[in-house]
Amino acid sequence: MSCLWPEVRALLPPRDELLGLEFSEQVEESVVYVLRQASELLYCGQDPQRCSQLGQTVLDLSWERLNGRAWREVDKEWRRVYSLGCLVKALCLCREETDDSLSQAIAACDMGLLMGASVLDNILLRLVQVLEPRQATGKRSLHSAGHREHTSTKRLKACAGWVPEIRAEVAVPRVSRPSLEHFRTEYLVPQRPVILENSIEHWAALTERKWSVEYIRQVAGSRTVPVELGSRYTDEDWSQSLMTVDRFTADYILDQSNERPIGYLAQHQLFEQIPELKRDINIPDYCCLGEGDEDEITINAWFGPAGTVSPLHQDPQQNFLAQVMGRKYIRLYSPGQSERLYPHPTQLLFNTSQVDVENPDLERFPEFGSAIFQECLLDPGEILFIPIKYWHHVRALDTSFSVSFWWH
Ligand SMILES: O=C(O)CCC(=O)C(=O)O
Ligand SMILES: [Fe+2]
Repeated sequence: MSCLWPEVRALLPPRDELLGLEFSEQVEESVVYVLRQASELLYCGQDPQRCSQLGQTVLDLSWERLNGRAWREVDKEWRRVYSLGCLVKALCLCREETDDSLSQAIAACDMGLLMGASVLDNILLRLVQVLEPRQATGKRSLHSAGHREHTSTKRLKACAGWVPEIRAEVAVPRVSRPSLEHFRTEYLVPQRPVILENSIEHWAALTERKWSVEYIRQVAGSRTVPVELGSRYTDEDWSQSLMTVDRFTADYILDQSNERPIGYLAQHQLFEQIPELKRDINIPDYCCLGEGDEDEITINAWFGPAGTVSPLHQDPQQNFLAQVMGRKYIRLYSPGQSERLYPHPTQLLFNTSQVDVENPDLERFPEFGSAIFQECLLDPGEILFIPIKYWHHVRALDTSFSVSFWWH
């Protein structure tokens, strides 16, 4: 545990004037003043308690700004302030050097990574990389880990539920490792969905570092992530929460006692937050057929128990949905069917259908019954190509981990 501070200190600029605490007039002078005072104390190492209080004040004030309005209207400068507040808090905790303070410091960094803007060359990410290895040692005994996994597998088998039959006439076509040209002319240009078989079997996630609930816990257990609670994001009682991966897997994946709502770590850029996991996956080669650069590809993680549902919706980019763990049932409708799918009339949800695909109310939505669709079961090791604006409804049949690549 010793020697942490010098290592952490080395991540910071040599002097506090180099922290770049200048902001546009959006940010009130009083907040900047508190932040400057906190960083002075941080650099001289005096009065850590006061430093920590000042950091908390910065966090409280900026948190209000971040949450008081729609996310896209939040000024980037306030997100920088928030990240710097998280940095001060995490650094003060690092001084304490207990196991508990280390996990709190990691949580503070994650809050900045999730809600703030990147500051000081992504210092929050670099700080976690220093803290994580110190914390993990000795914490998770393999014995207890193995036991949990065992229990969970048994439970999953016991409650393995509905598996739809896919009729051949509506099945999404499948093709094994098509050439780039074949994929381009047969599927990308005509915008036809297809399942790509044997295209990701080389991923470390499917081979040497084979992903399981336990593996994800080992790599990411102490990290804070956003979790959707409630079966569908269109439901009234749906909400979002932040929790560690340990808590999420324990309460929402391994414990299936039905006392809680379904939890889904959905549409989260986990690989930006935890680069170690990124080593286990690869961007599909076919993405090079797009016009965008590789760094414009949005990679999202979708991790949850059996029974998560993403209700019928469309996205504005091409998508490769890669299945790593468990199976998913997916229903697809082409953009040409939109009129029969009754998109929500509101601006916020206009890309989402009002129809519950698995239990449609045909009195309210009569045309839905005649909408043409395709469907599939996506198995681990397979990628589904979902063309731009293609409507998709997704249900996990098992504990599932998917990785989506949005590209253009
Ligand atoms: O897997 C899911 O639950 C939804 C995936 C999805 O909507 C997407 O990748 O765009
Ligand atoms: Fe989607």
